[in-house]
Amino acid sequence: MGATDVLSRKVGVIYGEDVQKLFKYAQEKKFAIPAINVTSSSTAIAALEAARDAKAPIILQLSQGGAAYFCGKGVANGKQEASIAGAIAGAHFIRAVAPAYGIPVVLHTDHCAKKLLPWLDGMLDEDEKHFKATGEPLYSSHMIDLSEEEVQFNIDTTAKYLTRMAPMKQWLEMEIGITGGEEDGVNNEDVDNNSLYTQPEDIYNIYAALSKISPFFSIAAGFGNVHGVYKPGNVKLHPELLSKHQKFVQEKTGSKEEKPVFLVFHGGSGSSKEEYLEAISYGVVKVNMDTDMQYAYLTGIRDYVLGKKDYLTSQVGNPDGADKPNKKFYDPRVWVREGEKTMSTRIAEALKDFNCANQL
Ligand SMILES: O=C(CO)COP(=O)(O)O
Ligand SMILES: O=C[C@H](O)COP(=O)(O)O
Ligand SMILES: [Zn+2]
Ligand SMILES: [Zn+2]
Repeated sequence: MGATDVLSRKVGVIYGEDVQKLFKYAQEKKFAIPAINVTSSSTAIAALEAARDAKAPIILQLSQGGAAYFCGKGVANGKQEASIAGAIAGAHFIRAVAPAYGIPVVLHTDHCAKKLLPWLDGMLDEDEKHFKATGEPLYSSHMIDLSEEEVQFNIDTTAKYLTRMAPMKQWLEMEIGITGGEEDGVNNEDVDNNSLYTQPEDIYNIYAALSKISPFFSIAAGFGNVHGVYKPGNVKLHPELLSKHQKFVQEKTGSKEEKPVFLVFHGGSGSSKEEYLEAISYGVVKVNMDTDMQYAYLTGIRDYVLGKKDYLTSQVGNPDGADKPNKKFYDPRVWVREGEKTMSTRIAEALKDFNCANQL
């Protein structure tokens, strides 16, 4: 028995009930799926390859900045046009290649603060077009992040978006309680400590409002988590708060489910295996990993360039001879590939840490 036994589409980008079934299965088997921030075909491939080799499902996500990068840094983005085009291009690329990796993939977008809502609107227009043409949205899921706004505005606006997405059976992740550090270029490093820890009442109010609209939603609750990697000791996680949320919702709703809420762990980089597993035991089904992957991608390229320095300073001529061509050393398929390999290795570690390896 594995995750693919509960899925109707076992390979490629999944959506709708399949996403819900995958998350439910993950809760039951106590694992979480890594959500890897991808910004290019190369980083997407690193993630797909790691998941394929580990026989695991994977979530690929594009941030607003990552989507703009996918389109090209030289494209104007004043009205989110580059982020919309990049998100569409990235989705089509991932949809096209994912089946070749033989694993189920959840295709997702990350964060989206209030000022970036035109990005989400643009993507939803495309999801609806895709749904009309094929019966499924382009993206499996999106995130909306109004965690810096008033709670009621956050809930009401999130509910409005879920209402738009529900007919496509599209998943919506929302955030309550701020993730520290930086996201979408917004610096939350000095944010008041209390806003980093979500209260159970807020979780219940969100659950009550959203579950009336659609079952396809998850909550990124703050439990001290922070984007980025900092000096050891600077981040104090309290995963036990997540267990309080589950109990509170269970009591208030009289649900038979021990873990009625699908929870998301933001700022996964730099945490310990114990912290991941504790959070997973309270119903976290998705752990976001960006910063550690950025570093891992760099290390392969860095080590290659430093190690092959004498083969990379001119097109012709290296330690093997003054007339030797260096083409096979500076071909991007050689040195970019080294970054893919080290990023893939780091993802393999995450898949193991989250107990996600060998779950298909
Ligand atoms: O939460 C994240 C993306 O939304 C990733 O956080 P890290 O960069 O800390 O891994
Ligand atoms: O929110 C955090 C993710 O790491 C995305 O970061 P980004 O906005 O730099 O792409
Ligand atoms: Zn946030
Ligand atoms: Zn995040």
